[in-house]
Amino acid sequence: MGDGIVLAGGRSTRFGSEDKATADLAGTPMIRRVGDRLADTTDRLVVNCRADQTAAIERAFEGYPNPIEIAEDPDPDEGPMAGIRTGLRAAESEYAFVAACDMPFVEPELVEHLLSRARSYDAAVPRIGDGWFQTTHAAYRADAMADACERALAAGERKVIAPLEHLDYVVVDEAEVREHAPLDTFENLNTREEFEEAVRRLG
Ligand SMILES: Nc1nc2c(ncn2[C@@H]2O[C@H](COP(=O)(O)OP(=O)(O)OP(=O)(O)O)[C@@H](O)[C@H]2O)c(=O)[nH]1
Repeated sequence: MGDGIVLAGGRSTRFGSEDKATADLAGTPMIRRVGDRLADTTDRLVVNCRADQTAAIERAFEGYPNPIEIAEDPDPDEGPMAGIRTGLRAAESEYAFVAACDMPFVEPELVEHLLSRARSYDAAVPRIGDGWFQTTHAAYRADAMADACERALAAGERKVIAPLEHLDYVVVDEAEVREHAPLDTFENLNTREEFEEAVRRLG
């Protein structure tokens, strides 16, 4: 177990004027779905967002079973790496699982696996085939990754892969992922069309 960190500080420009984090996805705010998927495999939740999102996010988490902390970005719009840094700084456990707020199919069994897989490293990061490193669906040693993000941000880096260069991380490949989760665990919803398609599957 460890803290769950949910990133929600983006502007959801592809979604439209509404904040996708708290947008209704088949009757439940999307971010609450992500939180609910993490509830049994993490013992505390940190939600990273901008100050103007806090009230709506608090409403979305009313009645959540675990302790929850909202960690606001000191400066908004610095990108997901800044959000990971802010979220991990608020973690109380040594290792934490980071998820984007737009991954409503995140698979608890894989979360648990990544948290245990990270134990002898600084991070466990999934990668499907030779695709992107799934840095917003990964487990990190909180202090090490927060420090690495800090350094990368100071160096002007924006890509979340940059801080990994300074960490001892293990790549969790597709075969290993498939032992624990279907690949929609990584699916992130960016547009209204993707939302509607997800509603059909959830319904
Ligand atoms: N703290 C913080 N988080 C961010 C920022 N930009 C994106 N994120 C988060 O990173 C994750 C992935 O971002 P995207 O899927 O691109 O989301 P987005 O930036 O809100 O969406 P678009 O504007 O449509 O690209 C989401 O959980 C976002 O909330 C940012 O500037 N600050």
